[in-house]
Amino acid sequence: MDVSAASLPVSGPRTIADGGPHAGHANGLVHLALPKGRMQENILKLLRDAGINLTFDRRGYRPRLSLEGFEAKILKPQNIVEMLHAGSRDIGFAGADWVAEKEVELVQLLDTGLDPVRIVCAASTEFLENGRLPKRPFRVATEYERLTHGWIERAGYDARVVRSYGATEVFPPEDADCIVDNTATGATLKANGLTIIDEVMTSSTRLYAHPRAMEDAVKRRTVEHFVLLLQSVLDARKRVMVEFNVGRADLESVIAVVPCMREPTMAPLHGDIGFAVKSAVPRAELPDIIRRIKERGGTDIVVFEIAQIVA
Ligand SMILES: Nc1ncnc2c1ncn2[C@@H]1O[C@H](COP(=O)(O)OP(=O)(O)OP(=O)(O)O)[C@@H](O)[C@H]1O
Ligand SMILES: O=P(O)(O)OC[C@H]1O[C@H](OP(=O)(O)OP(=O)(O)O)[C@H](O)[C@@H]1O
Repeated sequence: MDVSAASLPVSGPRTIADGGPHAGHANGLVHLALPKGRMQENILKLLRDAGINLTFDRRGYRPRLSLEGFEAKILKPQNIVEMLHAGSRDIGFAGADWVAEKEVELVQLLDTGLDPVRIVCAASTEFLENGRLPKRPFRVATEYERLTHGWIERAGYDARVVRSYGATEVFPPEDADCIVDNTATGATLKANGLTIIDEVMTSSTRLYAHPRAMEDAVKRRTVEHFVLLLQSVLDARKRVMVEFNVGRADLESVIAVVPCMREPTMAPLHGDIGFAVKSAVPRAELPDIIRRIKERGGTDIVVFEIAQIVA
């Protein structure tokens, strides 16, 4: 995988001093930042599913990876973004929302798609005029100051930003008129009587690198292998392995309706009575695929989970 191709150029002012890569490190290890907080569980599971085990020290902040070539720390995602930008960490997991909010130039290595959220503007319907935000001045509470300023400017609102430090949904009506915040299930917005008016961006947990972290050939190979392992798990989660038997006469008709990654694998059954066919099919299409296999004469259908897929 060519990780340099997946760059995430971001223009505009930077808020954080740009240090050199690998500042304070000269041991050839890849300095990895793992997220603390709500992204942690899914990322640690992703690593485990990729066969990468973590051993925690007593404080739990400097786990050792079973995969060679890494030194790891657990940090809050917002700090990870800053450290990747400064170059004191080589690669790390963070939300795309905070990379955009901090307006830093990082290389996106992988979008895990995990913990997806939407950054939205929400208000109570009483505040709206004909279902829209008013033309007159109003206040927006948010943790995402820069994203919100950009959204206000693009939409041409006359709005002032009120910086929140969490619990943003409770600001209206007294302390703000609307909010810009992240939402996953929508439960917190609903509980606070807020309706989504606009979407500022979507976000998920992604793996980023300092722009120059890949210049060292050894580190680059280590990182590319790491990305390949994680990607193989993410790809495997989207598919299941379907195996079934089919008689010689029905073989071509069944194979025509079974999607596969390249060609399905076939093995002759004992006694020349037909074939066992195996194919990694998209998980979302499974119910339909089972129906089609049965309709066309397939029998003895077995479905397996797949741990990893490496092309
Ligand atoms: N359900 C969710 N709610 C909030 N943030 C989420 C959710 N799912 C993913 N995220 C992402 O998690 C990141 C913030 O992680 P963090 O652990 O700091 O969350 P937090 O709840 O704001 O933490 P804290 O309350 O300790 O400040 C952001 O990139 C955000 O988009
Ligand atoms: O759409 P939902 O599933 O309800 O999740 C989104 C909410 O969860 C987070 O809050 P958190 O609990 O982290 O508290 P915070 O506001 O202090 O960050 C986030 O800031 C939203 O408020």
